Amino acid sequence: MSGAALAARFLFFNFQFLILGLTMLTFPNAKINLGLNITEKRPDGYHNLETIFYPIPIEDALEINPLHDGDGKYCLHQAGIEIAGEAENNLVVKAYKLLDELFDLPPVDIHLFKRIPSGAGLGGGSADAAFMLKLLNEKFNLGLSLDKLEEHAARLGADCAFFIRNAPTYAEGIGNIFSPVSLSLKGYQLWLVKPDIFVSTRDAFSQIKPRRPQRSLKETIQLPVKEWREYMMNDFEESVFPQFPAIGEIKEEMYRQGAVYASMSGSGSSVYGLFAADAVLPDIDFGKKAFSYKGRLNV
Ligand SMILES: C[C@@](CO)(OP(=O)(O)O)[C@H](O)COP(=O)(O)OP(=O)(O)OC[C@H]1O[C@@H](n2ccc(N)nc2=O)[C@H](O)[C@@H]1O
Ligand SMILES: Nc1ncnc2c1ncn2[C@@H]1O[C@H](COP(=O)(O)OP(=O)(O)O)[C@@H](O)[C@H]1O
Repeated sequence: MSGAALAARFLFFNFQFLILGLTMLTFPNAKINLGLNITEKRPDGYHNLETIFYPIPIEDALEINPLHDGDGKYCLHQAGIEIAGEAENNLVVKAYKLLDELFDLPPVDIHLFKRIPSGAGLGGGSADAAFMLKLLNEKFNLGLSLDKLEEHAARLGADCAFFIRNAPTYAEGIGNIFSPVSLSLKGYQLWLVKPDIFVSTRDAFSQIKPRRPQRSLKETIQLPVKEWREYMMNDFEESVFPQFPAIGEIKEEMYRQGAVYASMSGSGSSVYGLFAADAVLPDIDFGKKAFSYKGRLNV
């Protein structure tokens, strides 16, 4: 069965339950990084950085239902893109366990349909975890504020807390200290390609020579989008592109096709281009196993 057919079946299944009011369904979305400056290495081995997280409409589907069978506290069913590893290592389960320790939650049946590619710099796992916290908070009336949800999310991953408010955000520290940014790319077309290449975030960091940019990203982002190409960098590109030339070639292709701005997201391997609202995007084959998305930004 194709991915689209599987998704349709999955959603129809949920729709039936939604009508009956028995289930709770949510759609965790991905993010891209607009600029990424790695500014210094810290004594604990991590790196301080600055970046802007921006929500994009590539989504997973996540639902929870009451669990009646068996004596466990959760059961995880997965469909769509496969995620390696045991259920207990899945970030949605980690999110459930975190709140279960505090609130002794009822048992839940979890369905996760993955569309966001992993190891892509799109934060898909973190999005699932943050949306799970929000879903549990709502379903079981836990009364957690957004600040409190962010605090819990931060324990599950550096960028996880971003997905609680899920609005354009300037991040610094190790990527966990947030402030809002006034920025809207609504109407721009987004073309995102993730080639079949895995980039290890740890290795990517180990090859970076940290440096402070001449101008903070907070200022650069206020320039017109057409000027970003000259002033806004993702520092990982310098080490990742020579190692995986195919990733750099996707970025070049985006510019050849008329992108106003193009960049790798996070530590890769996905690359996105922002295109004018009326641009015509061609069909280009980036390899049989490449993931490709074309759509419009809605925030
Ligand atoms: C760099 C970003 C920017 O968005 O990359 P993407 O994950 O989006 O690609 C993220 O902050 C990544 O955060 P995350 O993916 O949670 O990284 P982690 O799993 O916590 O860290 C993986 C490894 O990267 C290194 N690491 C991570 C974050 C950081 N600020 N400094 C580091 O040096 C550490 O060696 C760590 O062991
Ligand atoms: N629900 C999940 N979705 C995706 N990845 C998950 C999930 N739970 C755990 N992981 C693990 O988290 C790692 C990072 O995935 P992800 O956040 O999607 O990528 P990235 O860090 O490139 O944005 C993966 O290697 C995967 O094994």
